[in-house]
Amino acid sequence: MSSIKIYSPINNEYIGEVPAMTKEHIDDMIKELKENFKAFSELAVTKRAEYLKKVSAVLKEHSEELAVLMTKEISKGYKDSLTEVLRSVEMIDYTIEEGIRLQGEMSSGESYGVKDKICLSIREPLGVVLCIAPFNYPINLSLSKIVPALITGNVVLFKPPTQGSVVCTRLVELMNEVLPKGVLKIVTGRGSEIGDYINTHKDISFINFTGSTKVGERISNQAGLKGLMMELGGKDAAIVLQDADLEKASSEIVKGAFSYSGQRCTAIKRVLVVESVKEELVQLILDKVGKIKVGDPMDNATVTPLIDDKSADYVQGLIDDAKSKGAKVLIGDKREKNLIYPCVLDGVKENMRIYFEEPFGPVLPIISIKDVEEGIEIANKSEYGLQSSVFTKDMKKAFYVARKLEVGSVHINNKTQRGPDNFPFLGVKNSGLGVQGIKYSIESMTRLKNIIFDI
Ligand SMILES: NC(=O)C1=CN([C@@H]2O[C@H](COP(=O)(O)OP(=O)(O)OC[C@H]3O[C@@H](n4cnc5c(N)ncnc54)[C@H](OP(=O)(O)O)[C@@H]3O)[C@@H](O)[C@H]2O)C=CC1
Ligand SMILES: O=C(O)[C@H](O)COP(=O)(O)O
Repeated sequence: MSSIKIYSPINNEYIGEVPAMTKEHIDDMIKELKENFKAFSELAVTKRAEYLKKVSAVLKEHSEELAVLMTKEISKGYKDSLTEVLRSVEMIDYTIEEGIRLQGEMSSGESYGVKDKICLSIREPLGVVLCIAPFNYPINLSLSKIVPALITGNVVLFKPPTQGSVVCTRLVELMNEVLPKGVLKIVTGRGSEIGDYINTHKDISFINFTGSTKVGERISNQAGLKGLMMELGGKDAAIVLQDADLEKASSEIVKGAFSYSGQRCTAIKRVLVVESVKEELVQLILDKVGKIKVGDPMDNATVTPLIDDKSADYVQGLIDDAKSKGAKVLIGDKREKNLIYPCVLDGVKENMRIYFEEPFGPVLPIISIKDVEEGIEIANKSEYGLQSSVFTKDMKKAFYVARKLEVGSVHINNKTQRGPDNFPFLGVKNSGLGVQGIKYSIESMTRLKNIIFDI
């Protein structure tokens, strides 16, 4: 079998290699998963919980090893990588509890005027679930799919991001030390080469995907009657109103926009600020951006080399386009290979690509608004609808804005973010389909089975 060599985005160091799997390997893995589904799904949930408790323990024990590998492979600050692993361990523990608590429902015919019928609806697993994760959270966004699938008795085919496949292979190796044989399989290889085959495989029942809108749409078009959960791109806006606590707003905006170099679907990707407080807010933002640690993720830098040169070229292209159309660079516009320094652009207008496009990099456009209504209008003028932030001391106004925004979640006086992992997490428009979050993921990857009694 041929293999794919993985190099570090930090310094091109060789990290390892993974098999470029073929259709035959995929068929064999899915066959084995299918064969093991019956026995695994028939275990008591408490038994599956015991296995997953061992998974949680083994990952905790290897958290530092996984964090170092992740740091090198995807260029995420070491502390953030470690936090990601430990956050995932916590998430596993909570998922086990939610899985155990999952109960059926009872409907009485009496409420509908049919006295002699009751319906018992129990939850059943779906079968082989395909979990596809992106590069930016290779541990967390993989486990937040795999674990809710397993606790309810599904079996899992896991497709990791190619840049991230070394750490994910180690993750699965550790998990399979303690899980029953043949309930979790990893398929490595380029998504562009093997993706279509796995997406359309007749024995896949459900696809749980996080990644770009482009790939998500392709999968949706191929899925036919398979169940789908999609977490896709975003263009999250921070709307700052006249009465906002500007110190707090600037601090949340800078953290929201630049952590992991802006390579987060929930990163703040535009600031919409009321003209009267713009100058003060921008100055506070610049003070903080000037202090961001840039460079080596092993030294815990926040802004680090981007995942590859292509991504850096894309981000630079957005900066260049905005400059050529009159935007002003307030800080940044400095690049060393795939390391893009944090950049803030002022005077961003609708004719500039960055007004609408998702950079997935450390660049923050500032857009002036005359009032709250214009803020809502611009925020909604996007193909995306993941999250938004609103900064104001007036809770009534915050509620009003939150109701008007076409997004999955609105954060009041806080940065956009996914966690805590038990919250429902969803996008509208081109940002997604279905709802993630521990309880919601469990529900999505099970179906109701009705048993109706005539009494
Ligand atoms: N809303 C959310 O929760 C999140 C959204 N994102 C979005 O993801 C993007 C960045 O992540 P990135 O990893 O580059 O996203 P991609 O969409 O490029 O890749 C995501 C995953 O899909 C795989 N893939 C690629 N092509 C196919 C295919 N035809 N069929 C099946 N799988 C395929 C990739 O594998 P391979 O690596 O081999 O190409 C990878 O595992 C951004 O747009 C970002 O907004 C990211 C994180 C969270
Ligand atoms: O992939 C992403 O960007 C995540 O889903 C966002 O997670 P975070 O808000 O916890 O960074």
